[in-house]
Amino acid sequence: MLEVTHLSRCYGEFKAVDDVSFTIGKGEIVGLLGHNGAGKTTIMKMLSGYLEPDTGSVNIDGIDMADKPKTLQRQLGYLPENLPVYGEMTVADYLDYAASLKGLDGDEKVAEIRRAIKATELADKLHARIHTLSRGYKQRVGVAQAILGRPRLLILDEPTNGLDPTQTRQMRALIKEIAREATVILSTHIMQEVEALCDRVLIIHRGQLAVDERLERLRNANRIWLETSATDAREVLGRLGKDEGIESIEAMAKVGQFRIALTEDANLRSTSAVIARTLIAAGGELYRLQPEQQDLESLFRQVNESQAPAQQKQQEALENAA
Ligand SMILES: Nc1ncnc2c1ncn2[C@@H]1O[C@H](COP(=O)(O)OP(=O)(O)OP(=O)(O)O)[C@@H](O)[C@H]1O
Repeated sequence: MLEVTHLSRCYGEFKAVDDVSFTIGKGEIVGLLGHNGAGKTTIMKMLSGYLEPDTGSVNIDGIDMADKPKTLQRQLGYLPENLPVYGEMTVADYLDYAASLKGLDGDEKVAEIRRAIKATELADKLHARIHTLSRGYKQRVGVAQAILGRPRLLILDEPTNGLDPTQTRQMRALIKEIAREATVILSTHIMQEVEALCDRVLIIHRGQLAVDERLERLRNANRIWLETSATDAREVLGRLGKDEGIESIEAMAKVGQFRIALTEDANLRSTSAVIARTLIAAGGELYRLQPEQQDLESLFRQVNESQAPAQQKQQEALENAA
């Protein structure tokens, strides 16, 4: 459905997006997570065709954004970070205008506007001017224009930004509803948002794609932490492999500590049992054998603690020069 290949974009000397590639299948809800300034908005602007990449390509259902931007823009819905700026327009006029921009007309246009109003529960506000609306309602107007024309791909930049908890809940329910028919990519820095909504997370760190992981896989324990007297445990356990559910064994800095990565289809109990049996048979003592679950928050912390010195230095130099 969406194929992003080696996407890069600079602002002046600063590389805001650096060689990002990923694909998103039909019907997925994917969260783009990253700290402030990580490059999420820049990526979304390129996905929606509003910003040209310096290098790389965005391809939707086999069509390249660089070749047919207008055709693709009509098939996608985009909620930009900054909401519609036509504050003097009424909600009804604005949606009519947005529908025309998407190439809708006649009965189809009327039906689509009605559908978007219903989905976003905007009927009470149709004749209100947009600048008089609360943040939550403005956000709904933004989503309403994004879903006009039943886009197959919906790009939402921080859809719950500034919403109160009730509005946030409603917005998340709306996104789930929309995702029944469309592929959704949304950016946020709220981890609970990704956990509540998404099938998959992409973590962007200083312009680069640092993690591409399914949430389901994160929820499953996929590693075992081992502490043993057998300092040669890697060799002892080296006989075991994928058949026993072991992907790799990493020795930690402290002697006798190991981290064992499991295969995707490993059975935690039987793999743990075989590790314990093998070590004890080799004369080792077992001090700790513990499943390790990686939650999104710790993964995010790990990514942000890791260094990307070249880009950090580049940003610092640019900030100092400014
Ligand atoms: N028009 C611009 N000119 C110069 N630099 C820019 C411009 N837009 C963004 N940047 C810089 O590019 C980097 C990435 O910005 P971007 O808005 O894509 O990040 P983000 O992940 O969406 O951040 P946030 O979570 O704060 O919205 C930042 O360092 C930002 O300062």
